[in-house]
Amino acid sequence: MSLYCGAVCRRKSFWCCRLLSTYVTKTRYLFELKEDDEACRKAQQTGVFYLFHDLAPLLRQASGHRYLVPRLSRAELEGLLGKFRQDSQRIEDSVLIGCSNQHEAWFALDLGLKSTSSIHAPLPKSEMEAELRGSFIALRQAVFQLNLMDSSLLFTAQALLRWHDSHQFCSRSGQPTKKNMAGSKRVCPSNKIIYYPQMAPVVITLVTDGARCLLARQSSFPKGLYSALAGFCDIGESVEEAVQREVAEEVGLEVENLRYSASQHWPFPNSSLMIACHATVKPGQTEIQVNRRELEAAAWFSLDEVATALKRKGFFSQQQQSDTVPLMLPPKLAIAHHMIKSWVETQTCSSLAA
Ligand SMILES: NC(=O)c1ccc[n+]([C@@H]2O[C@H](COP(=O)([O-])OP(=O)(O)OC[C@H]3O[C@@H](n4cnc5c(N)ncnc54)[C@H](O)[C@@H]3O)[C@@H](O)[C@H]2O)c1
Ligand SMILES: [Mg+2]
Repeated sequence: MSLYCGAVCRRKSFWCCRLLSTYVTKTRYLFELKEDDEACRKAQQTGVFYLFHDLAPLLRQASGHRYLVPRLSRAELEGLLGKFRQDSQRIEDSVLIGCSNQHEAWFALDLGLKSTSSIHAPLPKSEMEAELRGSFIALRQAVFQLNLMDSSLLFTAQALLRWHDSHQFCSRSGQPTKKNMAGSKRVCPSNKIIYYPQMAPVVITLVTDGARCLLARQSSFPKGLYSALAGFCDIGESVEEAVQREVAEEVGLEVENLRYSASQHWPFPNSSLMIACHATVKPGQTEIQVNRRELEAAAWFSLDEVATALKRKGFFSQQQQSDTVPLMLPPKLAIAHHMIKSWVETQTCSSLAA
């Protein structure tokens, strides 16, 4: 082992080197499971399984309105399948979603999919819930009662399960495609075309004019909720072009000084890769022209308004009780929240420094 961690870290730290090497070995292990069906089948013997029913994860109510995410061992899963007179072969329908630092592989398995192409009938939901002492709850509904790690894992699992469910056939031959053991691809046996799970790239841009930031809402948003401008990238576009087009399309402004800040996988309604950018308007060009086919409203908000909204808690309970709704911002789970928070922090620091 080298004394230094190399490009990532120049500190002489034993712990730092250990962390890097754990990450690298874990990554290589997952790569092997994706490439080698036999290795993955072996990992299923000692792995743990997250269960879904028609894309809703199995959850268990914990204290304080929180949900826990139960995992089943191979033996527990075989026991469950046996009770419903299912062959343990069905375990091979599962998809690989990660592993622990000790290389315990994590899989997700949906036993309630209703697709006509499936050779397996969905298992009865309420009987499974009784057996498992939990409930299958729509992810959108449960997401605010999960911790961040669990929600991120379930987002990945649901996205992958959904992709497999909706890509059962080859678009060239019309023949059923076959999943590899890990679920990292599907292959058409007749023409060998390989299909890989996909995400749609989406740009999300926080536009500012120096003192204010531009937020917008769609009619489908909960009352009072405003977010940054988002839009799917068109085919052939760069991220920069997509940001400029989306801002022009939605609010009629031209932006400059584009800066990438972060990204996030977003599962709703399908898998998107959210690419977060910050941009400023061209000097003196701040007049918004809302495109009503895309947005219900868009407006400039001051630092005070946004900072106050960020501090607001209990978003969902408040909005149902009140008719006049104050400005609400996206929840912590959404990348839009972090972009807005980062803008507030930068503005606050620069106004203190001035
Ligand atoms: N995580 C976050 O913080 C956050 C915040 C805002 C929006 N989002 C997500 O960003 C996504 C895009 O935002 P938007 O709705 O404003 O996009 P948008 O402005 O591009 O408008 C959506 C429309 O674009 C078209 N479209 C083009 N390509 C599409 C594709 N690949 N999939 C679906 N529709 C496509 C459709 O006509 C659709 O009605 C949404 O799915 C939303 O959930 C996430
Ligand atoms: Mg949009």
